[in-house]
Amino acid sequence: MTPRPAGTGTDPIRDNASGEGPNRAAPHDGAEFVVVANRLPVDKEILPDGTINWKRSPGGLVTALEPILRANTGAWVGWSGIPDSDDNPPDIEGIDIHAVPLSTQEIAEYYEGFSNATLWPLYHDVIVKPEYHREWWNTYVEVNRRFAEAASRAAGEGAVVWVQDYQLQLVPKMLRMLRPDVKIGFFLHIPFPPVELFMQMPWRTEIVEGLLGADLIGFHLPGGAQNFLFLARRLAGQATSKGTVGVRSRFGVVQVGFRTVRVGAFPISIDSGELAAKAKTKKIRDRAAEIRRELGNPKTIMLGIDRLDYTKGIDVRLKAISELLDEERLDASETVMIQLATPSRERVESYKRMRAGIEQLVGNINGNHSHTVSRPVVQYLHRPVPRDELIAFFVAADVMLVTPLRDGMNLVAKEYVACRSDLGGALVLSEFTGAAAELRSAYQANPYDLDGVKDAIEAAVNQSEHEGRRRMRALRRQVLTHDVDKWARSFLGTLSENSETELEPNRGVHLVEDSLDNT
Ligand SMILES: Nc1ncnc2c1ncn2[C@@H]1O[C@H](COP(=O)(O)OP(=O)(O)O)[C@@H](O)[C@H]1O
Ligand SMILES: O=P(O)(O)OC[C@H]1O[C@H](O[C@H]2O[C@H](CO)[C@@H](O)[C@H](O)[C@H]2O)[C@H](O)[C@@H](O)[C@@H]1O
Repeated sequence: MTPRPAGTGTDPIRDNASGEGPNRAAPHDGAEFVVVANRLPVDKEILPDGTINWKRSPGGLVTALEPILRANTGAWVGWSGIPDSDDNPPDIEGIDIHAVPLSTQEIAEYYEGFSNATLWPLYHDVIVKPEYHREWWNTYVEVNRRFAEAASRAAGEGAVVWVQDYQLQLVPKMLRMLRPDVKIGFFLHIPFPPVELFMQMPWRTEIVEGLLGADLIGFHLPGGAQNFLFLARRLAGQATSKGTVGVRSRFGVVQVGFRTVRVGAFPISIDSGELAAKAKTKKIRDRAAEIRRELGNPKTIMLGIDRLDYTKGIDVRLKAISELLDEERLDASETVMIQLATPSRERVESYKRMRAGIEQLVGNINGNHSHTVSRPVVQYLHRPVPRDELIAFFVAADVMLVTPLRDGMNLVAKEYVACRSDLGGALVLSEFTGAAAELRSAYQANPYDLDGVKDAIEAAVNQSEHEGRRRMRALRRQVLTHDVDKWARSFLGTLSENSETELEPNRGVHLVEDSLDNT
């Protein structure tokens, strides 16, 4: 099958409008479009009577890809999130689910170990020290092989296979060896690190070569793509293009033998339209008003919503608030800070330490600044919050605090903007998120500069209505015109085009070999 750009009548990545029904048989006994991700798009739920129910998980990736998967006899390969489980989650309507089981030891070494205690900190500016263990690497290779084999079984002849994220960087090469007929895309959801940091990785060449098995490699930002091009030249010895990479344009090129691999920037987004519509409903607006009442009608509600991760800079915002209260630049009797934190990777040591630190900071602020027991300055919940409740918090919040030390994108920042059709609220945003490249009208700050963060929070709290509306209007223009559907289509469209360049490599792009002077 020759993939063509999305949106044309004969496109393998068809939308629902193409008229192809979800139950159409695949031509060669397999799916035409396969997503391979660490996690399956379903969550297991045990009902009060003990029976098991599988719920579709609410993530943006599922929402974006579901219509494409349904229209193309789609399949999803991933882990159910449960250790040692033979569970085979049922297919979602129109999507074949292929579970890759992981043993307790594999979860410890592949997921908690190599993915989240080696790659995650290395790719996030070594905020904590990455750990390099040969056993973890061996298990990462083994589990990647298992995912590649499962993808190979799921894919029909000439299928399009889209591999997701840092947990599966070896899958593109492994899958290409098993199935040279399929078209392979890879997208990295976290930052791709600066060359100097990546060079720490003992298995750096294997990772770069693993990724080069793909036909298209996507990053959130042009900088990540450029870092990768340099490494493809230096570590894998391949000729590459050298010009700057654009956003959804001016793709880089790596020549791997007769194959042309393209490298590009595709910033992910959210289902902005759906979220905006939901946030406008009476039910959500009433709940937002109720939240403010429950908090004692404070003048300013500040909000943080994150997975509990050391990259998210939850400590940064708490320290900034603490000093602003100390200096009486914020008034504790008029201010409430809500921090909602989803538990994450709780068995990884650095996550345990960080949780203890944050809970101590919350306790210190409340001990020092709360006027009454019934109204702490910081309200902290360590649990996931239902989606509608989350949206009501976004609508209620006067100032949204997004202060990561490093973040691939940060969808929370975009979700807040999508929810503010009233043009109310203000977004304080770390410069070191992928979102900062697009959300230029936020109150941006360097999270390592505490005084800068404090100034940004103070400016956001005290902004005039006119200034707030001006900024929010500009932010909304960006978020509403660049949604997750655009992200998926631009990536898959580019992947489809790629085949046409195969016999005509590089289309005039000047390729350079590695040499000491091309750094
Ligand atoms: N406490 C919470 N309860 C429910 N959903 C949450 C919570 N914290 C974060 N989320 C959701 O998880 C997603 C986080 O995405 P993002 O900001 O890109 O960071 P990451 O993927 O690194 O966790 C968002 O859709 C956000 O709404
Ligand atoms: O699967 P977990 O270990 O529980 O972690 C959750 C996900 O976290 C990461 O999210 C990243 O992707 C977002 C969307 O592209 C992006 O906005 C954010 O900046 C990233 O941190 C991770 O990349 C996913 O694989 C995890 O599933």
